[in-house]
Amino acid sequence: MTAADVNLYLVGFMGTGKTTIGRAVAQRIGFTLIDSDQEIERQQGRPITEIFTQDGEPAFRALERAFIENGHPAERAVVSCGGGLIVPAGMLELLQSRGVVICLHASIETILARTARHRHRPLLNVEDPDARVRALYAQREPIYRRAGTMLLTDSRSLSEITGHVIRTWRREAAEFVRRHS
Ligand SMILES: Nc1ncnc2c1ncn2[C@@H]1O[C@H](COP(=O)(O)OP(=O)(O)O)[C@@H](O)[C@H]1O
Ligand SMILES: O=C(O)C1=C[C@@H](OP(=O)(O)O)[C@@H](O)[C@H](O)C1
Ligand SMILES: [Mg+2]
Repeated sequence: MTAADVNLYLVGFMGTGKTTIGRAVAQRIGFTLIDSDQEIERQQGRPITEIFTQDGEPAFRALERAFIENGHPAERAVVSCGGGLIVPAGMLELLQSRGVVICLHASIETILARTARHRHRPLLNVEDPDARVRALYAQREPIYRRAGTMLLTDSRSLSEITGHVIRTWRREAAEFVRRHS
């Protein structure tokens, strides 16, 4: 594999911009964009909210694991991961064995603002979504902190973040190929 073909995995908390930035990055570098949530919804023929209510969160995590293990291309793909995808043990290591992992970051205030109007995230469809975001953020922070290069997205434009992600991917893809050759 050459560095120009190495997959990019975007991870991070809900609302950090993985879906939005992934689309822009894929377009700029000519890769296929795959959003894990959209792919799981397509396979299942039902929205994430329904998967959570009908089958529960553990069933959704199993679908995410199957998607990463054998449900996406091994090369030339930008994969925008759902925010909780790297939380179960072993998932981060799996991503790191398949390509470059970049973690998008944002402050709690930014996340609250970016997720407030949406209803497609089942974990936030609760009476007090702010408290839920704060609790999940605290719980998951150590996991995101060790999930590869972290890029701050607060008050940065989409094009600035996209450029930064692409530069980081180029550098780390070259290292990835060296390590795996
Ligand atoms: N850098 C940014 N500046 C302003 N708005 C952003 C930025 N990144 C994402 N958004 C907005 O925040 C919301 C959540 O973004 P999304 O890409 O769905 O995040 P994620 O996939 O990480 O949950 C969307 O409405 C998106 O347009
Ligand atoms: O953090 C999470 O556990 C989740 C994040 C969501 O994706 P985004 O991070 O793209 O919103 C989606 O996978 C699901 O609602 C669960
Ligand atoms: Mg998303």
